[in-house]
Amino acid sequence: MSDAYIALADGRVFEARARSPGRTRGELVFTTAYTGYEESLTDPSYAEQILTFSYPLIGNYGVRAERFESESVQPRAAIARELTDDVAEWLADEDVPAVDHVDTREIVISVREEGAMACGIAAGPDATPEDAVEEMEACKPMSDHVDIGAQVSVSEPTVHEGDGVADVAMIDCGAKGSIISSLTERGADVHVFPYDATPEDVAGVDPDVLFVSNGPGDPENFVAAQEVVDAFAGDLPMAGICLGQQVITSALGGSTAKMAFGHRGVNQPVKDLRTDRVVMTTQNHGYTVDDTGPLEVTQVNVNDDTVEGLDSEELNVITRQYHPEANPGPHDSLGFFDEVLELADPVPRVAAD
Ligand SMILES: NC(=O)CC[C@H](N)C(=O)O
Repeated sequence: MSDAYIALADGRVFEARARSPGRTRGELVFTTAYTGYEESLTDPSYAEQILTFSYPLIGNYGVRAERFESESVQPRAAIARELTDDVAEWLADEDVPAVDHVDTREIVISVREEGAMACGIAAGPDATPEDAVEEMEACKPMSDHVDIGAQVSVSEPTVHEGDGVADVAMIDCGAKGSIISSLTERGADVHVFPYDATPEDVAGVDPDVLFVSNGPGDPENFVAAQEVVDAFAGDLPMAGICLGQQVITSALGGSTAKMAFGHRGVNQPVKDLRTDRVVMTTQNHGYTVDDTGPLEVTQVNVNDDTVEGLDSEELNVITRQYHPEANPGPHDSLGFFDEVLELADPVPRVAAD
């Protein structure tokens, strides 16, 4: 007998098995990543979403905190064909509902055909289909989560020390831990600021580069981050990943749009227009840049031609829509972080003898 129900905005209700009990709602999305469930489940960009794994077995190599990208589980719920006990127990400990024994192929096809949609889940001994529908009906569109940054950002400025190679001011819109560590490992000191930091806060650390992180929800709701970008445009080199690319572009006069179902996975092909080289990338986004403003497109998605990389030599800006830090996924694009630090210090350093 089923003890869990998944209600979709298209009117369908799926029966499933409860692995972590509870009721919740969120925007239904899917990832095609076949490894990296710990990283995905702790990626703050999944806040307010229900994450469906298209890969059928999730949890086969356990749960280890050193692979987490943040301190807590970020999606509101997880759906898989089969969850191992390790993952189910982790999600139950974190009070995040999880269900399995459902045809995830059918759920993924619904999202591909109709787009990311409202979803409700009710899981546990007393759950009913009506509970799931009630949750789904109470689900707000993503763009209505106007203060979503508050859920995922640091509340106080924090410093992650590298080797003093450069001072990076990072606006934390929900940063993955490995974006910060990719910079500190290269010697940068990373000054992490809350999502609503002011230009004065940022100026206080006299940074060499401004970095806008990834993050959940609609980039147009990150108004304070856009104001910081606007304040330093042309005066300070800038870089951004995912939501960071979107925020920087909007602030500089471009715009973003919601995609039908987005890109989430670890094998999205991206072509560099300057070298004609294609790399496999990790992605997790539902919005895209549709007007690049003053920025030049340097990289595109091979599947659908959406913007994957932007830059401006004049403004000293370089951004990526995908996740060069990987975790999960391929390491092909880690060189992005070297490029960011070159922006911070364009003069080649001469080794001291
Ligand atoms: N990973 C991200 O930074 C996601 C950016 C934004 N929330 C989107 O869905 O497009």
